[in-house]
Amino acid sequence: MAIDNRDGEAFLTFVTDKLKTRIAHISESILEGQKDIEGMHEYYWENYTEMDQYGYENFDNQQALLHQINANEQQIHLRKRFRKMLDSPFFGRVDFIFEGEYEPEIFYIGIGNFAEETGHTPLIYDWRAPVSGLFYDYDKGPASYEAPLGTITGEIASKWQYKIRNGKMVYQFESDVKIDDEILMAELGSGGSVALKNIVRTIQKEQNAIIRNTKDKIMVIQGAAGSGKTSIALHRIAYLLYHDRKNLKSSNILILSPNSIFSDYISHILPELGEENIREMSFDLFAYKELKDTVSDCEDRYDQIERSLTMPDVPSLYKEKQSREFLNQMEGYLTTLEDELMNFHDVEYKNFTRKEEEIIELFYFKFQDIPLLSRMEAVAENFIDEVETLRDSDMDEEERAFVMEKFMGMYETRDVYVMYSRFLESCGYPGLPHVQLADRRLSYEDVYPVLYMKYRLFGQNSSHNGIKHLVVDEMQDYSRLQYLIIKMMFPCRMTILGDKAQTMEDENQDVIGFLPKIFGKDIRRIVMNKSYRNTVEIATYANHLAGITDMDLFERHGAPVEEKHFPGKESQSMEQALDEIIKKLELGEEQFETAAVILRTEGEAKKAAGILKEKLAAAGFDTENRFSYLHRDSTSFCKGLTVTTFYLAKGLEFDQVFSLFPEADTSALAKQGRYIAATRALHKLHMYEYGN
Ligand SMILES: Nc1ncnc2c1ncn2[C@@H]1O[C@H](COP(=O)(O)OP(=O)(O)OP(=O)(O)O)[C@@H](O)[C@H]1O
Repeated sequence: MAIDNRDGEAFLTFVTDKLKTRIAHISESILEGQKDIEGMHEYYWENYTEMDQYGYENFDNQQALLHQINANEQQIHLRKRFRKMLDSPFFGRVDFIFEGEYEPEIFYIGIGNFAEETGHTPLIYDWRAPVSGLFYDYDKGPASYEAPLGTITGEIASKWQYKIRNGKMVYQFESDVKIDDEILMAELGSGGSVALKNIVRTIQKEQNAIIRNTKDKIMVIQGAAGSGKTSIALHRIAYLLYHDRKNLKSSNILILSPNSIFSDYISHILPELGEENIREMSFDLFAYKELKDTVSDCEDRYDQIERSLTMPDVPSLYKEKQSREFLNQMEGYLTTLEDELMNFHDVEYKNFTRKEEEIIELFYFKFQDIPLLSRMEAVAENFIDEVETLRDSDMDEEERAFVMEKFMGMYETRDVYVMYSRFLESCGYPGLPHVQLADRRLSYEDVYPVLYMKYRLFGQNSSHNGIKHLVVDEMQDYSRLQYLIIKMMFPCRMTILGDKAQTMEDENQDVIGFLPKIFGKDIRRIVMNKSYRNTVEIATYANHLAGITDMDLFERHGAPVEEKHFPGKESQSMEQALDEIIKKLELGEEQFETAAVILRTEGEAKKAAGILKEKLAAAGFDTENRFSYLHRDSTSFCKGLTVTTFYLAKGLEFDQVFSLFPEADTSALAKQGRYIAATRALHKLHMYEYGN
């Protein structure tokens, strides 16, 4: 049947039909595959006693089985994508006249490629396909895109946008400007969900340039609050996975994210785009895992923040211990260890001897590039090799361990905890408690210096070699020291993003300024000043709080920000504020999907959550399913009302936000907290203060 693919509605019917047919074929083939797999299993169990003694037949059988299982899994994956596409097969279209031609060729764009059969010309193109770049980057008129064979030029005759839901056309229109602002307005104006949304329909040109950048090894993006950094990072991962399928698998990517709630918040996007989810971890958790053989517990960032907020007068060594000077002192100390740590002596094993002078020669010259605490292993290996050659037989495990131990005994200690403690004392700081591994707990200020010392002494842990792309979100929350560690551990491509205005320190940290000094010329810096999340009223208010003047706002208007002060004793005034919040909460039907009460500290958030839960339950609110108190160990949250601290709300967004801070706290950190809270609001913001 010929199809007029200029008519979006007719094309939808046509392509839906084709999708259904293809899904039916795939289902048949999956069933057949399953039967084959069962057959192979049965054959094996019936015949395995008679299989040839060398196991060849068994091996062939296993290989065939694995092959069939893989093939089936791929088919299941494909079917899942096509089923998803049935709901909304495409969202855009470009009519492109190739240079030298007269008639336009029509390209429909969706979340994945779709053809009637594998290998046929696609009916729908994946948003990441080269030709789809036209849709995001150009208006009507001359345009070009990069294809594997080079640059393709021509002219865009027209561009269309579609909204299809449940397989039905909701609207379609021709747009001659880039991604039409009206659609973007509709997307941004809609109620928030508990998860970050995919933005494939409305990626903006400057965002597209970041998503499709494959040239730069390290991209650093300074983006204003709500400019789409996190969204872009995830779409970029999807793009890279699509374009480098052979070399890059989802298991090769790691996201360093602020916490596990954030991981949950963004976990829907990649599967929605037909990709597998990827590993995410907070840097604190990563450090804790890396230091497991050195200490039994580490404080995390939140302990540090809580301390700064609740005990502002207690002096902290955090900054000092992350400073360049401290690190230089440590480097100096590491140099002295080269001598001080070593007690060289002859090593004898059976009739073989390695003289002290030879060991010294190997240690300081031949193997000098190996980190100090791994170096003696190389010296020992060198000896073991020689012994094995001379006696013409390999050592067994026990012998090797015995010899190795003799060499390792030349270190006075290999315990990084002990060395770090001595280093602290050598600089005039109090040392760490002399306790067994099970009782060792590091303060936050010491966690990264110890980790740094460990890497400098032992070298990089090879288990991270599989990571080919690292994403660092909320880059402003990492210190220079943490970046030095990241550089040592991950010599791979990176996407680093954040916002200096959302620093969780008492002063803004300009990461984008110092990163080039760490990573060198491989870095490309991009600044995004356009914000999409908040209404103009909210963004203007928040910018005023933080003294930001250079932000470009997407013109979407809403209610003015409500400011209110509840004076009085702390507990009483907080309760009054909470009563007001319950009154103003717009979480009924036809109202908002999500709201948040954002507080300053863990203690305040917990207290407010307790009161709110009780009062809301008494008022008949479904607190079982529509209320969450987010704390540092939470891993997910639900639609409805969320109560949490500003530092856990980072990166998230809610339709309606109530910021509730004690008026008395005018510290720089609390100011940052209010700014972070304010920028979480999509549609309505209430800035409440309580106490005197
Ligand atoms: N091109 C776009 N189309 C539709 N929505 C967009 C677009 N860009 C950003 N948004 C929306 O703007 C909001 C903010 O995006 P995102 O959370 O990625 O920003 P961010 O820069 O990481 O924010 P923050 O640093 O404040 O946490 C999200 O709701 C996102 O869906």
